[in-house]
Formats: sequence, C-alpha cells, structure tokens
Amino acid sequence: MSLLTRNEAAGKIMVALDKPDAQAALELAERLQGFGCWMKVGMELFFAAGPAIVQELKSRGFRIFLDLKMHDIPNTVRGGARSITRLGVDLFNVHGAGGLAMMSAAAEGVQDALQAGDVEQAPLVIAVTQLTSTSQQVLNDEIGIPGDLENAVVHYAELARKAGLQGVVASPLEVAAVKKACGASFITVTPGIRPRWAEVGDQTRITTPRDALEGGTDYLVIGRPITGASKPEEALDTILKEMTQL
Ligand SMILES: O=C(O)c1cc(=O)[nH]c(=O)n1[C@@H]1O[C@H](COP(=O)(O)O)[C@@H](O)[C@H]1O
Repeated sequence: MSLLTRNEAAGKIMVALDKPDAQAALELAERLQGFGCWMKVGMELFFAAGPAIVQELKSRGFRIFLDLKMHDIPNTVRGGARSITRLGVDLFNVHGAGGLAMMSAAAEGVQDALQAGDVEQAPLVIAVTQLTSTSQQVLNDEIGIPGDLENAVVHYAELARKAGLQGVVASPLEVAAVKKACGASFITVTPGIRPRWAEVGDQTRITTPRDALEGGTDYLVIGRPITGASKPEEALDTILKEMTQL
C-alpha cells in the first residue's frame, strides 16, 4: 500500500471528544485545531453541553461525527434522525441491533429534513455492529448471540446496507470482511485503535493506527490515547508519524 500524506492521514482521524463539559471539549479542540481531524461528539459531551457544542465546533471548521447510537422503535429513530440532520452534522450512528426497519427509518428521517429544506447536505448514517469492547465470549455467553463475532458484525453490516445506510462502526479487525460483503465504498469507521504505547482500557478488539490503516479502514476513531495525554497535540502528532512514515 502507498503511504498517505500527513494531511490525508489526519483527515481519517476522528478524535473522540469524551469530555464532561463544553469548556473542556473546546480547550482540547483548540489544541488540535490545525491538524484537520474530525471531532466525534458522544454521549458524555452531548448530554452535558447539548446541540450548541455541535454548532460551536462546526463554526471552528471541524467535521462532526455525532455518536449517540440511537436504538429505539422506528418512528422514534426517524424523528431523532430528522433532528440530528437539522444540526448539520456530517455523520451520525444508530445501532444495527435495532433491525432493518429501524435503520431504514433513520435514513428516512434524513430525507425528511432534506425535503423540508432544513439542510442542504445529507449526513452519512452508519450502524454500530458489535461494540469494540465486546469479546467473542461476551457476545456468545452474555449477549446471547451464537457463532463467530466477525459473522455477527458482517450480518449487521449487510442489514445496514440493505436499509440504505452508508457504512458501519466496527473494529479494525473486521474491515476486510465488511468490505468483502458490502463493497469497497461501504464506509468503515473503526474505534478500538491503540498505539503500542497506549493503555488498552476497556477495548478488546484493537489494532494499532498503522495496522488499521493498512487493513483498509476509512476512518479511525481515537479517544483516550490522544485526549488522555498530557499533551494531546504531541500524541496526535506521534500517531500521524506512525501512520505515515516507513
Ligand atoms: O460508535 C462509536 O463511536 C464507538 C463504537 C464502538 O464499538 N466502540 C467505541 O469505542 N466507540 C466510541 O469510540 C470512542 C473510543 O474511544 P477510546 O477507547 O478512548 O479510544 C469512544 O468515544 C466510544 O464511545
């Protein structure tokens, strides 16, 4: 594989802004401003700071992945997707476990907002397959889904594609299988990224940033290895070097 430029690699990174309030999040965003990464706003930040944090980050030029993992009846998810689309985010997710009708409703909610003229650009919608903290044993013995974890991920990916979604959240270990089943242009967004020098924490299905890139992922979601560092900009810089240098 040919190596990416630093800017190309940075454009594939989504920094998980898992911070308790707007001030902490914006301080961190400011330190990472020049890199050209996406920002991922998840539950911790959104539940504390609300939609205003999305507008603020957008006004600073960041592309936004809103990670609220909707999982509800189709009608509720359709309305939720409509509201999220109106916020002007670039990408958001729903749970594949909600099934085909629920994922189709998410896609319909996006169309509702477009047809109402609320926004001009449709966000990408992707489905969470199996959380990257879930191991094979937990999938089988606790969650109660039998069989191979990779097959479970591919099953949800195929359902997501059928529902008209544009991609999935999966671990970098399943990217090849997802692309094989759903096509090269079906987007893979992969958390579970751990440089060798970072703590693994609660993630179980992990690779290094370089391995994720070489495995063909479209986007790398990276939180604590960057956000937990005393100098987040240096951690991100190190990751970019690891991704782009021979
Ligand atoms: O949808 C997600 O973003 C997500 C799905 C998943 O399967 N695993 C996962 O870790 N995430 C999110 O990705 C981020 C990973 O953060 P770190 O483990 O700190 O790098 C967190 O914000 C998680 O909420």
